[in-house]
Amino acid sequence: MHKLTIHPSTMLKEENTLFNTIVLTVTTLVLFLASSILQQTGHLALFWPLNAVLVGLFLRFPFFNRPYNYLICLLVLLLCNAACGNNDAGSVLITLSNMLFVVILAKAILNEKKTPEEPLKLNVLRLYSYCLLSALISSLLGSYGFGLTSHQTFPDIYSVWFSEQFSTSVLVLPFLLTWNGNLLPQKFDLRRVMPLGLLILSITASANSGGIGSLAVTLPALIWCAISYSLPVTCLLTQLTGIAEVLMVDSHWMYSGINGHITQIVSARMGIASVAISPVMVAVSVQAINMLVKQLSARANYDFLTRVHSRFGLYEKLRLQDEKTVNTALNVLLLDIDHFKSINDTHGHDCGDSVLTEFARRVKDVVGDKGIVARMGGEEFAVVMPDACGDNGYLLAEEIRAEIEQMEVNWEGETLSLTVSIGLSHGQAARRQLVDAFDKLLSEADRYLYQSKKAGRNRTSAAPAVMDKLLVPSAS
Ligand SMILES: Nc1nc2c(ncn2[C@@H]2O[C@H](COP(=O)(O)OP(=O)(O)OP(=O)(O)O)[C@@H](O)[C@H]2O)c(=O)[nH]1
Repeated sequence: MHKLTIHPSTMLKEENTLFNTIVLTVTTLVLFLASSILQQTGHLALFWPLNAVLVGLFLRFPFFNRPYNYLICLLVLLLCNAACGNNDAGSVLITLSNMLFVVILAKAILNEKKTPEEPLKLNVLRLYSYCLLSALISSLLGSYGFGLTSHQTFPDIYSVWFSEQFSTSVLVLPFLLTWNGNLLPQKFDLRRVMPLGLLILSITASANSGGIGSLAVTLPALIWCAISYSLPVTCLLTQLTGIAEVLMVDSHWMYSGINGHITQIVSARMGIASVAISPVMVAVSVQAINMLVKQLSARANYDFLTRVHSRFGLYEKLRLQDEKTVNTALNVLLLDIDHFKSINDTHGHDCGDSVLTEFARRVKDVVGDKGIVARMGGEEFAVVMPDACGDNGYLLAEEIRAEIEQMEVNWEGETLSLTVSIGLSHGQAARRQLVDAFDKLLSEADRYLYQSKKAGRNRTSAAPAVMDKLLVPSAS
């Protein structure tokens, strides 16, 4: 249930090796510059997004996952550091630590892929535990490297380093892994903006009230966003909220001297990372529930065997149409395969199923976009044809009848043929009365279907008004 689906991005093509290498090099360079801006000289970084973004890149473009691509990133980072005058052993160890984080996290997540064909599905809790593990291991090396030129103790450096790596990856990765390039809603609705408004208010309140506890103030608004918006939007909002809080906390404690406040910084970062888990988990669950509801309603709306609308699906469709239509003419055709029982009795139930499927397919082909086809049960089908006069309904019924008459179904070397009897009714549906009008016309069509059966089958019967107009002899 709490699984993120990571779809490979199509923005880059695997075969453009040179171009991809340039993209990877430039991205690493830009990320290094952006992350360096957030770092004060001689201090640990407030926020170092480079590692997490690189992991995102390796996961969204799985073809990057080759040793030489990791080496390219390492080389770019070493050169960048050298260009900034950081040539000492400590800087090299720090760079190695950053790449160690990238390799451990990317490999651990990619290892979750079950089959090459299916997209990678990753449990949210596993994502967080992999972030924790990568941060715990890589921070050992980074803290040791930083300690070579720092007067701070290893445990202090380690706890700040680890908490930064963990909280940054937890905030940055969910959005990078779920972003599909589509964030804005299709239509603007004031009510949809309310969760975002509450989030902005709660961030402002959190910034003004201060104190570690204030970090959780944004949680209710983030949960509301998770229920209201798509998964990528929730991940983005969680990310932005978390980053704003990390920067607020870090800059507050940093400027008042990091040494005395390491416990507060670490606890705040871990708190922010833990708060960030909940909205993402809620959003993933909401997405899974929505998908399930969609699948279930598709199952209920369509007949499993013939893939035309089910009786329930037809009523749903009519209800939806009723909201849009004002006043409409309506033809209802009720179709019943003749002597269908004998097909079952002679050739078996499987043959009967196959005949039903082929019958429905042919009817759907003939009807096209002129109406809705539904299986009402057994070997009985309905066609609803809105916005048409009775003559058109009759012509369509005859077209269907002729198509079925010349249809052949091959079953175990035998060729079967069949016929269909049709009852047609025509009427008007007033605004918001489409379903009621359909119900009445359906029972009328049933009476005409009975007439067709009684008159010898393989024919269409309708109200005298329609038949007289077309000069067709009435069945009764
Ligand atoms: N194979 C198969 N048979 C079904 C299904 N649903 C209903 N039937 C069968 O359809 C047959 C309908 O038979 P009847 O209602 O007696 O009608 P008929 O034989 O078509 O005769 P007329 O309608 O009078 O021409 C029954 O034998 C049902 O068991 C189904 O999903 N698959």
